[in-house]
Amino acid sequence: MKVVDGIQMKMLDQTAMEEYKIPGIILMEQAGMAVTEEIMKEIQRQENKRVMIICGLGNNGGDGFVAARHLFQRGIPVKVRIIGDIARLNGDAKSNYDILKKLKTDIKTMLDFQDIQKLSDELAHSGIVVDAICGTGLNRGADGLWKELIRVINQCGKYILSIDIPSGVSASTGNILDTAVRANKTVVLQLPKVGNINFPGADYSDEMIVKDIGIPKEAIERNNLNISLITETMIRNILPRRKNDTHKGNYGKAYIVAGSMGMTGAAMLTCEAVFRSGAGLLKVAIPQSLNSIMETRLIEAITVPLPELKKGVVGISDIEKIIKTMKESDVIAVGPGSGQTRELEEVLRNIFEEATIPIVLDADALNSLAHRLDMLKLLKSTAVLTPHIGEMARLINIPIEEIQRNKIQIAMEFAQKWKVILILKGARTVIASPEGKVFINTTGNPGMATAGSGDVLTGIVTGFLAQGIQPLEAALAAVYMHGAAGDRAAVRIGEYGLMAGDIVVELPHAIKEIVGK
Ligand SMILES: NC(=O)C1=CN([C@@H]2O[C@H](COP(=O)(O)OP(=O)(O)OC[C@H]3O[C@@H](n4cnc5c(N)ncnc54)[C@H](OP(=O)(O)O)[C@@H]3O)[C@@H](O)[C@H]2O)[C@H](O)CC1
Ligand SMILES: [K+]
Repeated sequence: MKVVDGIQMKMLDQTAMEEYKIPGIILMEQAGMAVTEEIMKEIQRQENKRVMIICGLGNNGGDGFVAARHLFQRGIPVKVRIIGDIARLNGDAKSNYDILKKLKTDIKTMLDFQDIQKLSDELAHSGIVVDAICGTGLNRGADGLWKELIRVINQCGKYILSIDIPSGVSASTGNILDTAVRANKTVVLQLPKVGNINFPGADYSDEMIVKDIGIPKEAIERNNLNISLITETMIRNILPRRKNDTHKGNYGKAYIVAGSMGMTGAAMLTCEAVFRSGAGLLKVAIPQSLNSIMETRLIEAITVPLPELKKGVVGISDIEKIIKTMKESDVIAVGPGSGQTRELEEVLRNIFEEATIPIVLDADALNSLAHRLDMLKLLKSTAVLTPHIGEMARLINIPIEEIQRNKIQIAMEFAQKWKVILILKGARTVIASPEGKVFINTTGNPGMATAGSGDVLTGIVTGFLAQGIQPLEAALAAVYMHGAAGDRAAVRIGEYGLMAGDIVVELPHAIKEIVGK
């Protein structure tokens, strides 16, 4: 499903109106009717059937006027309160305001704090409050009156339904501009906005329903909307059912360069996840000194102990052995628990220069690349980088807060610039491709914010790549399945005690649910 930012939505609106000659007032009518439908559903559940619609001066407010008219026609007791001077109303919103005035509905403006206080008293007698204050046109922080209005709405204790997006949430990023309405439900018009999906905005509505308002499907398809949600259907198409006449060789040979003194846990989790995501064979390059530990724990994997004894980390003289084994593999992953050393940088350089197979770079491999991003220019094959926000901040030397504020744009630009697939991990992981496509994942839960969770994801990406799944699709499927497995684990044991190992345990079950066997 496509996701849009505020600008793309406006573009779509324009296309519908200018190219397909659909008058804006028709779109607004459809929007208002879609909202009315959802209000009517809630009215069935409410004792108090009175509806209070709070409108801004833009088209979001216009949607509210249309909904008020339809409710009024159905004999529903409805009041409309407008924040701001109605002299500023124009276009379709003004037309719908004028109609409402003719219908002698209860419609008043709110211009000062007294009016807001009056609204607060009236809300005590309402059943449903409709937030039609602002939608994709939010363009600045809330001033005092807006702040007070939103506070009054949020503390009224009534059922709150927002139109398109809770007012105060930026449609393009999901950031909160000072304050925002906390809705029970949001009726999203035509396509989800980034602000409906991304945190913190996604937290400002308990549920959302996307309603068609008549923008032609072909207009949506034709527009190069580059942001999409990862859907189960997408993953079902990526992870085919297995054919019967196959053997382990068909499921690929993964190769992991990982582990250093005290970090064997990370390597273990990655290796288990490689097998649990279906890879046929796995070799693990580890410092000789860790071999005995790993061999006992990882019976299915073949360990390739590297002679280098120095400090128990992968070293330069291991390179020959690493490259040789890499050439017999279908995918190579570097990073989980490798330890951040200069040697690792040399290892990476050689891998980049020699690899013709996909490369997964995680954790310490990413840290080695920080301030040396130019090394990515040596790549001859596709690399999948899996930083969390902190690793990304180090990688591109930008503060974490700035990345959080604009992660889609930053991920997209990085992937395009360095021609890599970027998995920017976090609540709502973002995947960006060298072609400028961006995907947002909505599986997963806060219980997965635990040590080793990223190592498991690295293993899943590596496991899917080993099986010959195209790199971008392997990244999408891995992120989706990682979250789905984490969600199964959270259902079984809750979020507090969830450990990375639980994600690995649930992974095959989550895949079986999608693939069917
Ligand atoms: N295809 C569709 O999805 C359609 C959506 N529709 C609805 O239209 C809105 C977008 O309408 P727009 O007029 O662009 O803007 P909004 O109504 O969202 O809000 C803009 C008004 O809000 C004022 N504003 C913005 N930020 C603030 C603030 N912090 N404090 C006070 N006022 C603010 C802004 O004021 P200006 O001073 O900037 O003019 C505007 O008055 C979309 O979300 C849908 O709900 C169409 O109905 C149909 C097609
Ligand atoms: K709104």
